[in-house]
Amino acid sequence: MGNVVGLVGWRGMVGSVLMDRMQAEGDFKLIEPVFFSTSNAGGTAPAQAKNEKTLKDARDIEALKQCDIILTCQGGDYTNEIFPKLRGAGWQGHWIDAASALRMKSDAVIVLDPVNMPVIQSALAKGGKNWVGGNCTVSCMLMGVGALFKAGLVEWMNTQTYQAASGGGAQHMRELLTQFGALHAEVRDLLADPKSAILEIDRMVISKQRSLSEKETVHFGVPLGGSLIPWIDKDLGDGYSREEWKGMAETNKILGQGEGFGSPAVPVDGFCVRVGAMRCHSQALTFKLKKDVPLADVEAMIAADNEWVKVVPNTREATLKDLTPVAVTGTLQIPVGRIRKMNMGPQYLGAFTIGDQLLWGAAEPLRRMLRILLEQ
Ligand SMILES: NC(=O)C1=CN([C@@H]2O[C@H](COP(=O)(O)OP(=O)(O)OC[C@H]3O[C@@H](n4cnc5c(N)ncnc54)[C@H](OP(=O)(O)O)[C@@H]3O)[C@@H](O)[C@H]2O)C=CC1
Ligand SMILES: N[C@@H](CC(=O)OP(=O)(O)O)C(=O)O
Repeated sequence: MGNVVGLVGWRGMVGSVLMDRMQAEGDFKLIEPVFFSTSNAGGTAPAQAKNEKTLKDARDIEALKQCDIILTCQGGDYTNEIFPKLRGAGWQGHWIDAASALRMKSDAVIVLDPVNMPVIQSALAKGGKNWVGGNCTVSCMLMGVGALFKAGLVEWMNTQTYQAASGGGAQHMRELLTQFGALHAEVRDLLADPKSAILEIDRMVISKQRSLSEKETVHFGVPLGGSLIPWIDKDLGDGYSREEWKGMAETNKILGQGEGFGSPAVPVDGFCVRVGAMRCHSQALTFKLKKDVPLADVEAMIAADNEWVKVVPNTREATLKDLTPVAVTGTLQIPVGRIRKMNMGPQYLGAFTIGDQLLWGAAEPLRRMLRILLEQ
């Protein structure tokens, strides 16, 4: 396997996190990087460039064809436009992609190697060449509680998500902060006076939220600062959002079960909610297990699954310290806490987990897939 790696989308939010991780792990020492751009072909490539110091046009099929591997964080529109042309032009290289466009194609594997290395290996052995990162919420969830699925213990899982603004992209993070700023500015004087009436502050805040301009809500459509939005991604027209649909479809595909794998899918369902967190997706999980497993065994299985998962004791103190987006942002740790049996019966298990969706939810599985290919 050659080591010429075309990097597309490297300056976006996911791409920048990926570049940092590749730098930290020494990946650039192993590859001959070629940097592409959709907007600045001919410009100067970033410092990691070796022989090729200028940016190539990310729509130039002949230039892309020179790469052994292409790693893109550019987005689904780019994938839909370029990938079929490139394959149509006879390119046989490996395509690694952050976007959802190709995820459910039968010849694409959703990569999350600490969870599904056997699925990746089996596809590699069969000549697989299309590798796609999973939905951020699904990947972070499986990094946390994948052990229960791998052990065949899960009859079904319900998930209620609390997804950060960053899942929508850089502009969404900016919009959230701008909204918080506008709300604070509205009541700054009253806040500074400890004797002011809280209901007056509340009235002014809701009035401001309801009158935010179109410009201040252009990305989320409605205020998110001081509110929440129980809908993420497209409306599928059957009562589900596309983000909710991904929960069951992608979880099972990652695990190599369900449609196309000749084994039953595990039902996964729930609601996906955008909250005013900056970064990190959180989720409350309810499992029906196939049998009553002692809590200590459940915790031990989860803790032993991979080196990043961390069981947080189900106490107030530990939860406040380790189980918040603020604690997890920028780290590869996947804390799983609030683990307890539920009132519905001994087979019902509750848990709460958080992951940095730009790391395990996006960049890290792609970076690791690149290493798997290079080390073949
Ligand atoms: N955000 C997330 O949490 C997750 C995102 N993904 C997927 O990753 C893909 C990329 O997402 P994301 O990184 O959020 O997208 P961004 O919008 O941050 O970046 C995408 C591209 O926009 C172009 N761009 C235009 N203006 C700027 C600017 N000012 N700064 C940086 N880039 C700019 C760049 O292309 P160019 O250099 O060619 O101009 C860049 O590669 C999407 O398909 C998304 O679905 C997957 C999992 C999680
Ligand atoms: N949809 C996710 C982010 C994302 O990009 O997901 P996907 O890779 O499945 O399109 C969110 O908004 O939080």
